[in-house]
Amino acid sequence: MIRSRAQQIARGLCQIMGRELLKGNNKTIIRPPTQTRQTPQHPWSSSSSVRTISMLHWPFTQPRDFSLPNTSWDSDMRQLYEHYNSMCEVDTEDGGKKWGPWRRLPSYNRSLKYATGGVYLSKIIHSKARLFTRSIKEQGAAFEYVMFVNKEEQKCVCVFQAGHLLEGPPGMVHGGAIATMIDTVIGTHATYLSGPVMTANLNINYCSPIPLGSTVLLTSSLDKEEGRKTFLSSQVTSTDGTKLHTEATGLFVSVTMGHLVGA
Ligand SMILES: CCCCCCCCCCCCCC(=O)SCCNC(=O)CCNC(=O)[C@H](O)C(C)(C)COP(=O)(O)OP(=O)(O)OC[C@H]1O[C@@H](n2cnc3c(N)ncnc32)[C@H](O)[C@@H]1OP(=O)(O)O
Repeated sequence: MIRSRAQQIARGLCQIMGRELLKGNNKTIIRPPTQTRQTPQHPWSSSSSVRTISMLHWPFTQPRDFSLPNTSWDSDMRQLYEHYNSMCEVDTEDGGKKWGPWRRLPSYNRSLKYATGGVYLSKIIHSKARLFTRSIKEQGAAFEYVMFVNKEEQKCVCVFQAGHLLEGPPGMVHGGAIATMIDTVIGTHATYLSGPVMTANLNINYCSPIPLGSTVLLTSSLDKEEGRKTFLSSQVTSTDGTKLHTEATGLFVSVTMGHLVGA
């Protein structure tokens, strides 16, 4: 394949900067890293601030986005990732690309660090703290997951592969690990909808065990909003949706940033 000099330079730059090259019919579009581009707009972490921070520090601190595919993902996980990811960006009639109904949510091991002013805050508030679900280094060993949100439908889905370190009953996933994932998914969804929140109440019914190592689908839907309170419900099912593993409801209360960081 023969490429023009400009295309070669653009591709080289993209490789160096970790950017992606998107080809339209007649044009080449260089876009920022997926993880920064798809960060949702909410009061304490705008996509531009994440981008500014990462670019300011580039190439020394490129945040690792844990929700991108890795070699530990099984075929179910990859297929569902591709399914939702393909709806994040859709083709236009003139051969270009535009946003689709879904957004992939990036996932860092310390979100605080990548929020506005977060680099400083993350140094003074428990600098060694890491997001529980993203603190195990071995890929595939514990929580492998990726979340997508649909603003229009007020829905969130999470594709979750439960690694061997999450065992509860022999060969099954620990109920606390399932609760952790439900809290993470509906908590992130509530944050996306309402800004900073804390879990006030979580009710869970465990209907059928989840085999260790399997991939499941978590969904979160907004039930209602009442002042500072956001009510959501969640289901954990097999990837084809035929088997219900878990169902839950949660109440999230909006808090100030001060409340969150203990100020
Ligand atoms: C895109 C997003 C990226 C995000 C990255 C993040 C990823 C991580 C995601 C991980 C996510 C993990 C997330 C986590 O794990 S959060 C960690 C676990 N949660 C906590 O530790 C919360 C502890 N509790 C508190 O801090 C306070 O109690 C809160 C803040 C919740 C409320 O105290 P506050 O003093 O502020 O408010 P209030 O008491 O006036 O109550 C206000 C209203 O709420 C009603 N109420 C309160 N409690 C309950 C209850 N139990 N059942 C029913 N109703 C309840 C109450 O009646 C009142 O209603 P109304 O009278 O107004 O009608």
